[in-house]
Amino acid sequence: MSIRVAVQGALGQMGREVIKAVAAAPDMTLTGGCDARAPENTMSFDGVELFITADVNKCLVKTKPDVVVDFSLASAVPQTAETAARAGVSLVIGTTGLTPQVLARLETLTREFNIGIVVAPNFALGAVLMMELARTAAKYLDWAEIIELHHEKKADAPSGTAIATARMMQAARETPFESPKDETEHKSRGEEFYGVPIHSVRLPGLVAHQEVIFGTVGQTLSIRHDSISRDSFMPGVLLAVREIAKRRGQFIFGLNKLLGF
Ligand SMILES: NC(=O)C1=CN([C@@H]2O[C@H](COP(=O)(O)OP(=O)(O)OC[C@H]3O[C@@H](n4cnc5c(N)ncnc54)[C@H](OP(=O)(O)O)[C@@H]3O)[C@@H](O)[C@H]2O)C=CC1
Ligand SMILES: O=C(O)C1=N[C@H](C(=O)O)C[C@H](O)C1
Repeated sequence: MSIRVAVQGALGQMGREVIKAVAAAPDMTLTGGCDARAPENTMSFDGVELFITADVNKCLVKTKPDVVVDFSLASAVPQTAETAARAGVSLVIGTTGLTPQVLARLETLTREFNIGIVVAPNFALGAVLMMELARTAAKYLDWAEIIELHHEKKADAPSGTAIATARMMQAARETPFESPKDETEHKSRGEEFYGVPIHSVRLPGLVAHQEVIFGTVGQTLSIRHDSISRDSFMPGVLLAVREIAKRRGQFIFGLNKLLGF
């Protein structure tokens, strides 16, 4: 049976890419789109005709999806998730910048309303591998910093991927990472998350990139991933849709869990 999918953030950079990917997936039916400033209308997305509205509830009632894919803004996620949950609709959430409180509420919603939710800070396979490799290296190398580089329109800093990477790296260790002892006057050393300094670069020309640099005596190890276009995220998004459609009651954080890492 075809999985019915609606897209929240449909007019955004990721939303438009998801619309193309879902429309081309043989086992999915694209039902509708929502976006903050959408005119209530049928719109054409690269030849795909789609009902779109600013009202999430209207989108769900009118188009009856099984799954909502959300790439919008962190502040919009709670309302979308509550509305979807009450309608019994599962969610795939790629939006970053979610607080621990919002994540905890999302987990509760899965049990309260028997829906499935996947939240993944990065849907690109290479990025998931970069994070896993950084997790492994973190067990052996005591110094590390992260540089994440994104397009200039990105709303949040640091990226969700960088924060999740730092958390995975620290969780793999028994001791905190080392850091310089004599830095009494620094003004530009990034911001520490889980003991790992993160440096955020924002420039036109970039899409989504991250380098994790480890250091120890006489050597460094750099693990780098580059998304050079947004179609890099689509196989992961489609995998998440397929999986969550059959996993009611489950909350899954990270694409790594669906890839069996
Ligand atoms: N997990 C992953 O693999 C990836 C995650 N992301 C994340 O996805 C999110 C979106 O990224 P991107 O597409 O580049 O951003 P865009 O700004 O291009 O798109 C976001 C869209 O959501 C809309 N929006 C804003 N507020 C609301 C609201 N309250 N209700 C409904 N829609 C709203 C925006 O409208 P308007 O422009 O009018 O504000 C815009 O059309 C970000 O959090 C980003 O970090 C991005 C890439 C990959
Ligand atoms: O905003 C983006 O573009 C991206 N956001 C995600 C993040 O914050 O990690 C994933 C990817 O880096 C692209």
